[in-house]
Amino acid sequence: MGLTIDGKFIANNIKKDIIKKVEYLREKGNIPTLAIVRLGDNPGDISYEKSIIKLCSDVNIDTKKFVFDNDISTKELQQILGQLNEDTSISGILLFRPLPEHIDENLIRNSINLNKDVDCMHPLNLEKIFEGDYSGFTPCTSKAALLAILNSGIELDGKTVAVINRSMVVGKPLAMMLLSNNATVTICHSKTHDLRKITKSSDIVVTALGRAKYFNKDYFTNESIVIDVGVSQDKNGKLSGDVDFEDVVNNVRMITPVPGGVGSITTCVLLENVVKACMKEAVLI
Ligand SMILES: Nc1nc(=O)c2c([nH]1)NC[C@@H]1CN(c3ccc(C(=O)N[C@@H](CCC(=O)O)C(=O)O)cc3)C=[N+]21
Repeated sequence: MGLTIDGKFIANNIKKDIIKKVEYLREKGNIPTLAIVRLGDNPGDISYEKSIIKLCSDVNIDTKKFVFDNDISTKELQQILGQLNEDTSISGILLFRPLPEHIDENLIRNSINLNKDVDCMHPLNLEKIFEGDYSGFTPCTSKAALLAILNSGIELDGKTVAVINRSMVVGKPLAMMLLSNNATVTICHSKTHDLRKITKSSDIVVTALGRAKYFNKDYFTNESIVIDVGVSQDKNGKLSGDVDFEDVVNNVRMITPVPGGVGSITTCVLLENVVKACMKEAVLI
């Protein structure tokens, strides 16, 4: 019987710490505030947004939400980010990704104020992660996947990890963070040959494919540790991960569920970053 890694439990521990810090900040007259910028109505974004707003209200962080059509231009989006950068009432900015195809992602990534970059999208902030310097902001989803592994009770040192995602939002930063923790990492993607051979021979598999229930038990062994970062809708419109949980749970060593797994931790990591941004702004750290 496989063990379920309880993301909510891990998230709750982080949450307690956030609550204390927010109280401290508010006592000193600082109001941690997150600006959320969403383009269109992607289900993954909406699911994340719901979790963020709920958690912010639980921990007493303010939110300001900005929603635009998918066809907004790069220039308009840059102007909006420019205003949020200037707005001293805003501690951190989260822009949901991936962005629509026509947007110049590189220009946008460079437009965010380095000190408000709570999802670590600016190349200069991201570079620190690649250097192994974790003193700044951390990419939330990658950090959450790492925390799920570190809290599962297994020793990461020397383990083999297959990361199924090569994006700058999840896969690449995660691979660097795993390396810093002495794991041996294989990054897999759509052109990878014989993915099953790789997943079956890895101690840990982290997947962020975005295809509901894509992986069944044939991809794993009884010893596998499966971290499911996928968030999509199954054919019934229900939130689902990349892994067919029911099929897999009793045939692996450990697995994170969706919902209640990595997603809940991601939201906490984001708010940790908002608190950090607010502390820095108030020169309290
Ligand atoms: N710049 C950027 N950074 C991201 O990290 C990012 C993004 N854009 N775009 C969308 C995806 C998706 N994502 C989720 C995070 C948490 C939950 C989450 O908390 N889900 C709850 C369930 C919520 C529900 O029931 O709807 C859970 O898994 O328990 C979901 C989705 C972050 N992403």
